[in-house]
Amino acid sequence: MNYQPDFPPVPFRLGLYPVVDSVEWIARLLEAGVRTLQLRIKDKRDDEVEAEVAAAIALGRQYNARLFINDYWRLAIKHHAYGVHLGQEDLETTDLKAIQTAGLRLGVSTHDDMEIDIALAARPSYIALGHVFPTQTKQMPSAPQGLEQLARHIARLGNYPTVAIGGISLARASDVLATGVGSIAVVSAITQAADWQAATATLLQLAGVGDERS
Ligand SMILES: Cc1ncc(COP(=O)(O)OP(=O)(O)O)c(N)n1
Ligand SMILES: Cc1nc(C(=O)O)sc1CCOP(=O)(O)O
Ligand SMILES: [Mg+2]
Repeated sequence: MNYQPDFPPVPFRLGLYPVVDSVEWIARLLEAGVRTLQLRIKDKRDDEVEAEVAAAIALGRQYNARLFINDYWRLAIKHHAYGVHLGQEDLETTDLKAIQTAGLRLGVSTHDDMEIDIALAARPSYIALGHVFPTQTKQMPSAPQGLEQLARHIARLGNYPTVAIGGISLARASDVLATGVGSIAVVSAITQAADWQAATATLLQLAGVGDERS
């Protein structure tokens, strides 16, 4: 697969990619050395989240980090985020051209071959592959892909930047990275850890902070 996105490129290795629901978590993780991360706040109106989104984007910029905004693409454009992450359903209702024109990166969720076809048609900056293992964080209509399926998708996608997500714990991170995926996205492995700083440090050692250049 030749990587020629219609959106600004990202490095193949985005490294450790925590997905969190508050600006407090964004601040903590940036201070801990994380350089790829996502603000994922669910089911609120734009006006309810705008201040938090804007603050997270400003922090991301201050640390020269790659901060993706989940769902709130209009706010991401308005406040000049590094990127936006969208699900398959979002693709139908989002003005992708507006994201592209504003120069924001785009990440798209996928869960099987058909969704990868749909995502590739949008030529995003990266493709997320989920959910690898069972997850308690989000109700999933599909079954976990497992490592074998994940490795098959990675092989298919060649040099396209990829992110694995779903049930990735400290114990499983090495096996996931061994598939050749460029990044591991985690929620509970950090936010539910007894010691989130130790968990983040271990995951950073395993996955890295991501490459500087695409
Ligand atoms: C890195 C990454 N991968 C997948 C998702 C899931 O996004 P989406 O399908 O839009 O679902 P919600 O997160 O909005 O519930 C993600 N957020 N990040
Ligand atoms: C937000 C999200 N999206 C997924 C997908 O497969 O698209 S899995 C997921 C939750 C990931 O949380 P945890 O690391 O705690 O399992
Ligand atoms: Mg979403």
